[in-house]
Amino acid sequence: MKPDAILTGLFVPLVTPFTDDLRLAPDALARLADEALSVGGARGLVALGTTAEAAVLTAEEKRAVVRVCAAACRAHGAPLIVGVGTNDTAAAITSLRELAQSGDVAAALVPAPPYTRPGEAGTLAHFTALAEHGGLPLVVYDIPYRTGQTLSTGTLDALGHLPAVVGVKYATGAIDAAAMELLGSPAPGFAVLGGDDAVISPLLAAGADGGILASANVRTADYAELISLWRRDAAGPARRLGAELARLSAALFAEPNPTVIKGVLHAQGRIPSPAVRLPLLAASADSVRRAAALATDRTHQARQGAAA
Ligand SMILES: O=C(O)C1=N[C@H](C(=O)O)C[C@H](O)C1
Repeated sequence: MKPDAILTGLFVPLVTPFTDDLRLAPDALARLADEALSVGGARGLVALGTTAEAAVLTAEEKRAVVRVCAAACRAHGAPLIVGVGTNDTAAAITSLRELAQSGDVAAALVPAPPYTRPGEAGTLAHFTALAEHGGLPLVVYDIPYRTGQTLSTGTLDALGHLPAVVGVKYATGAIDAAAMELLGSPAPGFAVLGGDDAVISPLLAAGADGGILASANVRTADYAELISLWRRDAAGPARRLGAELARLSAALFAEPNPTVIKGVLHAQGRIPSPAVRLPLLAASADSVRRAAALATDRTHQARQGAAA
């Protein structure tokens, strides 16, 4: 039996705010987490995703980030997903067990083992071990342009039939025959969440259950509305909002994620600094300006229009 279906709607993979001298800024993170769930109407949060610069956080910082996000999720009765990305199966199991012990984590977001490229059988064996020994529901993160490992529809289907695997974050960069096959007959209790921001609207149109979208750090309410529109079959307004948000996503991803997003959040006064840790470099002022010009939520646009 799969755990209850929690994976519909918008999940925001929060950035990790830093100070100008690159220290963690937990108060700013707490504000972002609260806003995403209250004003933004997100279904849940993702801590320690790619967008969180998880690769450059210390173990202690990771625990702090999870604590802050878990507190917000508890306060709003929202599910928390936590990223666990490693190509070391045993280390992943240890991390999953630690997270499971806290009782605060609804699921872990786990990529196909990055860099090692173990092949599809190795990837399946990796997830089977995590499912059997990790003690947490798993969301498979299918993102071959980052991991170097492609997954066929057959492998995704096999993963979807593992009892602990509750969904996939689908970020293959394409909505093609494989995507349509996946969406056409997902395994029971297996949610498909979009993870390519620029094409989230067509993926939702084709039946995805929701999305884990870095762009939703900005204009959270509009991304939540986009998902809701498609789920209500309101194709006309969904198409228009989807096209508008695709322009925003293109601008936010003009430089490596999350550099532009942090620049925009800083320009909006929502985080204390646009700072990112090496090997990322802060986004150019030009990219931030272009994205910031598209970053105002529709409700704010309407209010500004009425006041003018
Ligand atoms: O952190 C995430 O989760 C996401 N990361 C992706 C990336 O940086 O490749 C983008 C996606 O929107 C969510």
